[in-house]
Amino acid sequence: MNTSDRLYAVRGAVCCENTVESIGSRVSELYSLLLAQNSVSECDIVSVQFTMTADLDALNPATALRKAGMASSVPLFAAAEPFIRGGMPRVVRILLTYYGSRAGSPVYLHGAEKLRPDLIGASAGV
Ligand SMILES: C=C(O[C@@H]1C=C(C(=O)O)C=C[C@H]1O)C(=O)O
Repeated sequence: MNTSDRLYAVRGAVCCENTVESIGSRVSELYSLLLAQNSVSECDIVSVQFTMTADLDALNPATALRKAGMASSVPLFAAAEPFIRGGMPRVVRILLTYYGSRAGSPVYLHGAEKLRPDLIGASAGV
């Protein structure tokens, strides 16, 4: 971390099947890409918050990361996404808060891109 760094937050989301394998691999993929794409190191992360839709109950996303050997000293927090009629099913969402030198680029994967069509082509700040 440099002295000029400031606090940023960046979003991500991924669609999963309701299995241990699917949630495990998709959450790991999303977290890894968010870090890689935004040049964020785990030591610069303040916290990672997840929500899950109620139709995903096979694996906690925080557990998924730890099982994959990631985020071992990052504070993680998981909560239920509010149920909204007509909302996209089987989505894990991430809010990553970190210190860095620039606003992050959001990552939406495996169908979750449809949640934010306005972000296609956008590079930073959400
Ligand atoms: C559209 C999304 O789903 C919902 C809407 C959000 C928004 O409008 O910013 C953020 C989180 C979700 O509760 C998303 O995850 O991006």
